[in-house]
Amino acid sequence: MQNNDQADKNRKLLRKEVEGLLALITVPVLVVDAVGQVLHANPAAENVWGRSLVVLLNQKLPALIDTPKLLDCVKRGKPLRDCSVDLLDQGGKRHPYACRLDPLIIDRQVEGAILQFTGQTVEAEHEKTRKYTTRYTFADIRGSSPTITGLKEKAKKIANSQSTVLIRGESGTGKEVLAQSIHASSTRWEGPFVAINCAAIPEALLESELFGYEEGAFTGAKKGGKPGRFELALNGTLFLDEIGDMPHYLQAKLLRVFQERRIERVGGSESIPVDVRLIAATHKDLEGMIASGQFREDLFYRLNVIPFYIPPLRERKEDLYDLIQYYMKSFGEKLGREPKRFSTQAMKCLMAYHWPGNIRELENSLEYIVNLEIGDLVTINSLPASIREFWTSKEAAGVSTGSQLEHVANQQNDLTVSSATVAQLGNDQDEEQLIVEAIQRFGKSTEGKRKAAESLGMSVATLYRRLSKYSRK
Ligand SMILES: Nc1ncnc2c1ncn2[C@@H]1O[C@H](COP(=O)(O)OP(=O)(O)OP(=O)(O)O)[C@@H](O)[C@H]1O
Repeated sequence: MQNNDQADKNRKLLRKEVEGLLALITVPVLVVDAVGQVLHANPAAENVWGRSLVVLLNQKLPALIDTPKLLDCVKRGKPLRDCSVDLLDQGGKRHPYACRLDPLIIDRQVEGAILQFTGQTVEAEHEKTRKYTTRYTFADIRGSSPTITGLKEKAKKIANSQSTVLIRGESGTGKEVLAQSIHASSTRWEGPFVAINCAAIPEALLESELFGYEEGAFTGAKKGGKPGRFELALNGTLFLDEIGDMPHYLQAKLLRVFQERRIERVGGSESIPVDVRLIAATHKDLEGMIASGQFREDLFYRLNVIPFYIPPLRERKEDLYDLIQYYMKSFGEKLGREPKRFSTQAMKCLMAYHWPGNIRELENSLEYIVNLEIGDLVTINSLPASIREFWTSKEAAGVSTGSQLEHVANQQNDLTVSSATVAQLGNDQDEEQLIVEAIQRFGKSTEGKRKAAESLGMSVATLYRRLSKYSRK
């Protein structure tokens, strides 16, 4: 009797020791018996599975890990190193980990195993959460033109909707900034924001990048397979950039995802539900692509539920002042430089320039200027070569950028980027004056208007829109 008591006491002591040791280990550990039933679990395992110890102790491996071969290895007493497994959380979501299996063998009999979940996949998980967060919110969208103000208002209103958004605009106009801002102010903000650039990924890889693949799906496929961007974006937002570059056969597959809200990994048969909000973007003329059979019309309508168009910078020059001021300040702070003033001519040049690379080009130009200009006055010579050359060619062609600007500039002598100049230059009246002067200079013919639009750095369509607006006044 006394022997039994002592044995019982020893078992309890041993159990306490094991629990104490397991609690010291920061990675998830499970001890299972020969049929895969959990005997011990540490606090890290409770965290990962989101279940208490009591619940974990009643579980069998298949309920916790979606990798059947693991149970097989436990039963056969087969040790494993860095075996890719998918842990299943309570919501059925899969988390990839690397598993180490140490069998417990007593008298040549398999009694169970110690399973430890670590390795580079854990690191990759952390990396993933770091990588899939947003950098921008609506506050980062600078500009006070009616277009930008209206666009921000509309985007705030629809942020919480689950409907698909299609953002169109030239490269560098801020499509991704807008997409991230929508995600950041939606109810999904704590979920991942996963971006994929359909033009940047070789066509052969795009499908597996989007939908993931199973082990053995193709030569070179990773052991254990790989989740695609759809799975990585679960409960968050998937940003499909350059959607116009998506090959036709993938457009069909994407359409099926819209209909079924489920995906299948390449080489897999399991249908995985995907709760993901989609935001797509492109600079391409999708309507033209539909007409020429390059883009599916049915997909276009699925994508274009909430449409946005961000006009190029040359069509909203009133935003230039805000943006120049903003970047001047932010690069100044980063590089420890005082804000600089712009000479009249330099400012006129920035205003007249057509900014083919839009805000990205403006941002890079300001970084260049703040880096290279030692004095506090930015002149034509301090501007990047492409902008300087544009100015030189305009001057050589004898094209003025408008006497209104000259007038203001002469009054002020040198222009400082300030809200006062914004007020003086950035209104409709000034723009109208500039347009009238350009038409007088180049004539009212179609060709004259084309030249006028070019000299003002705006599209012909915008010039016509403005002319009809002013004629209605
Ligand atoms: N309204 C804005 N205010 C401040 N910065 C902006 C604004 N819009 C864009 N930017 C800046 O311009 C750069 C380009 O923006 P973004 O990458 O969103 O453009 P995009 O239209 O997605 O370009 P692409 O089509 O080439 O991918 C970014 O560095 C971003 O910070």
